[in-house]
Amino acid sequence: MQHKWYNATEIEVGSNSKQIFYMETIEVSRLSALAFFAAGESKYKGKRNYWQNREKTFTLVGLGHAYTIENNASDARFDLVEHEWKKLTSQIIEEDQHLQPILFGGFTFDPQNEVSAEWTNFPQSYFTVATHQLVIRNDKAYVTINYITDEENSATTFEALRKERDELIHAAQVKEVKTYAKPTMTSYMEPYKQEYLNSINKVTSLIKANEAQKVVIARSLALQFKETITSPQILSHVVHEQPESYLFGLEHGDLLFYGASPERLVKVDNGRAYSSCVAGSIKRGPTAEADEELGRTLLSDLKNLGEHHYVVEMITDTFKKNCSKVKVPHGPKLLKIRDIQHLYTPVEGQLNEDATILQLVKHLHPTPALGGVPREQAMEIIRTYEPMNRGLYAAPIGWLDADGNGEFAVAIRSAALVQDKAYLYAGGGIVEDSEAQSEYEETLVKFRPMLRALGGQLHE
Ligand SMILES: C=C(O[C@H]1C=CC=C(C(=O)O)[C@@H]1O)C(=O)O
Ligand SMILES: [Mg+2]
Repeated sequence: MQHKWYNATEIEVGSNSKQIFYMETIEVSRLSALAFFAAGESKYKGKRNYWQNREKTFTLVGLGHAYTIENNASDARFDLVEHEWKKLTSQIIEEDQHLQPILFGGFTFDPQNEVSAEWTNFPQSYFTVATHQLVIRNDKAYVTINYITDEENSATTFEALRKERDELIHAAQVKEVKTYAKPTMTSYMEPYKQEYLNSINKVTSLIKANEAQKVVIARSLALQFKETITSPQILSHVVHEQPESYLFGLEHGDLLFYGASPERLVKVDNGRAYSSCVAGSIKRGPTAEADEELGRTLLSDLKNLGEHHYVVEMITDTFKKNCSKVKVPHGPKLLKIRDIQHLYTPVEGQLNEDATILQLVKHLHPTPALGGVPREQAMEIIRTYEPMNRGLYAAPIGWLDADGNGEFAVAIRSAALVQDKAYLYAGGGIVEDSEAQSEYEETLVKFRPMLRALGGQLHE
């Protein structure tokens, strides 16, 4: 017998409008999350999302938008999202933990950046509850319909959504399980390459003059393809090629933002909070021995230890303000992923009564692994010397539920896909003794995962 949970609650949305929040969850036999995402291609393209944690113990796919929380506020955006989410979820009578709407989305890197380009029209906070929500947790798969309406004939519409759900599951189990070809690239551009190299020299001199201690400077690649690339096509390659990272995809109209990040911003699980300091990098070696040697070099390299130290200091401070019993190991370990090794220090603590995951996101973002030290000076330097808009690159992306649990990654090793064009982003932490050429080479290594997924040449 198929397990099924159902709930309908009258709620108030916005000011005074009475609506009904219908929810139904069924347990399904385990299916490919990617195939479920692909099954939404004709009906829900532009309104889908994909998420997997690093351990692959939690997968979330959303098709369609049952509820959207977005705003263009600057500093207030975190509080606004939190307030609206709390208002919505506090009204739902939770009959069972299987009836849990999940909010998925992200906050842009810097609401004060005014360069538009590929990020035109993208809200500074963009979160949605999916109409069809797939959750795979502890080897069990659940599909939830979320439907909020004030329609008279809502029962008929809900019945139609049930049919649609069954078709989506069927398609995911049977039709959409396929392999995708790599796209054909027709041009590879490094916009503002010289400006980027100059900016590293400029920023190191600003640091020497004590204007800041550390600033993360990024750049982009602009790629053109022969044909339009679909979201399932690119995600399938990323998912298969970068299994050791957070995997994410978020559609907004014509744009798909996707990536494979090694870096957790924050996770909250039952009142316990976790973050990770990931900063300081070196390439992988061609042999196990060479790789180990590079790892040892990284662990004792003063420039990289410097980059790392600022991050540990800031995340630890933020945790001490929001948590008790904060635990931080003494020195960094190595975090090895396919193309690169990083210095890595995990931080954890017991969340204070009044602290929440979104409050932690607000205080942590941007950590010095993405912004710099001091934060405001670094942000001003980034606005002045980076001729692009990061959009969601290096920004918090993730999910939360009504109980306060959730997880956000830092959206690095990422790209924006707009039909037949892709924009890849990568940066690095600039400190006093950074050198332009080696920072440039570090970004080439960091571009690799997204470039490989797109079938690109690894220009080196
Ligand atoms: C900003 C990026 O990486 C950050 C995370 C890990 C290591 C970093 C570094 O060594 O510079 C960066 O701080 C990026 O990948 O675009
Ligand atoms: Mg670096």
